[in-house]
Amino acid sequence: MVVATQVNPIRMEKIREVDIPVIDLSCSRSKVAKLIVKACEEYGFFKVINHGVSHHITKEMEDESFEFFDKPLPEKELVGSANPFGYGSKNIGLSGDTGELEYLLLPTNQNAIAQTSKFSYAWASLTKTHKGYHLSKALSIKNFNNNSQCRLTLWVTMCVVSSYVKSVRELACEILELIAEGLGVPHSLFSHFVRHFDSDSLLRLNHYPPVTHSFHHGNIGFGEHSDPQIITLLRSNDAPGLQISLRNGLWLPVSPDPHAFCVNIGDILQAMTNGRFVSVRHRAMANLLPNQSRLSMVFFGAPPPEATIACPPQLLKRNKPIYKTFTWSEYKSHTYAHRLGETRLDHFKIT
Ligand SMILES: C=C1C[C@]23C[C@@]1(O)CC[C@H]2[C@@]12CC[C@H](O)[C@@](C)(C(=O)O1)[C@H]2[C@@H]3C(=O)O
Ligand SMILES: O=C(O)CCC(=O)C(=O)O
Ligand SMILES: [Fe+2]
Repeated sequence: MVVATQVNPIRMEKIREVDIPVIDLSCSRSKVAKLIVKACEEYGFFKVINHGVSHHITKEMEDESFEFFDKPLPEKELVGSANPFGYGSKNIGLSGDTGELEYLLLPTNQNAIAQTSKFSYAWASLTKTHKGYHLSKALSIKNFNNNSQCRLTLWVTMCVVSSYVKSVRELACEILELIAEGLGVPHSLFSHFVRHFDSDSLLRLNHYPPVTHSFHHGNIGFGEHSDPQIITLLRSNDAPGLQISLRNGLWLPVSPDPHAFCVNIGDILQAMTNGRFVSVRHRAMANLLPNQSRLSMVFFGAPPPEATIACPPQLLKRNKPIYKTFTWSEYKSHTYAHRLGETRLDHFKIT
């Protein structure tokens, strides 16, 4: 829970004559709720500061991530190739998109984890170990069975990932509850999806390696898209790269701030607000500064697979619904079968 301390909850960051809202979550709840709703309507994007996620947890997560990406390729490939979970390099998703990055995509709920790769199985067991049980399971993972140093390292990593996911998920839910308050709908209308045991939320670690001389500035690291989920919380190191698309078609660079989280609205929240919120299109440029690695740690807050997505009557007012009712599972299947750059929500428009 964020405690109110300051009077002015917002500062505007001027980039190319456009102000990106930077919202101070330690300010008065009702003011913050209104500012967040305004930012979601205007940009579908804002930054939050004084968010309550411990810098120590974030730093540990960043160190672990760099340590992973610094490993030789065969070791990284041991976690299994992204299908969709696991390690990926240059390919994005399963539809043929490419980018100048490598990444690790992880599920965050125990059920999904248990059904995926060995690595994910390890993630599940070790996360539970963190809470004091299932140690025996953790120690019997095939790949790591014969190497106690390796098991110990993995255990530490899992604890770090687990703490990070827990803190960022809480922040995502807090922001969704502020949004609900600002919109005048039930407090947990959006957050209950992300808090749900079967929530399909993801953690993605994107590593954009340093620029080499054979490489041109201005290369796309992660192509233009909107995130399919409800809400995205992105934290990056101090390297630039993220850009958001404005309504006038211009690309706006977002200045990096390791102490802030970038928040963007996903397609599901655009659908649930009947188009009042914008699921912002964004992209990441491959490293813009020489010799600098960029690392983004991205939490995607998603509903459980069977959740029904529809705009509630309070938000429809007298307007007709723009989108059909669908389940997250239906939306995800559609999304994953299409290319990154497509406006996938359009498929669910009522014609
Ligand atoms: C090409 C694709 C990659 C993606 C799934 C998709 O078919 C279209 C959306 C992509 C995206 C963007 C946000 C997240 O990074 C992501 C994990 C997601 O849920 O949707 C990726 C998907 C991916 O990389 O698998
Ligand atoms: O790395 C970034 O800044 C953007 C990544 C992103 O948009 C994503 O993972 O969906
Ligand atoms: Fe994204």
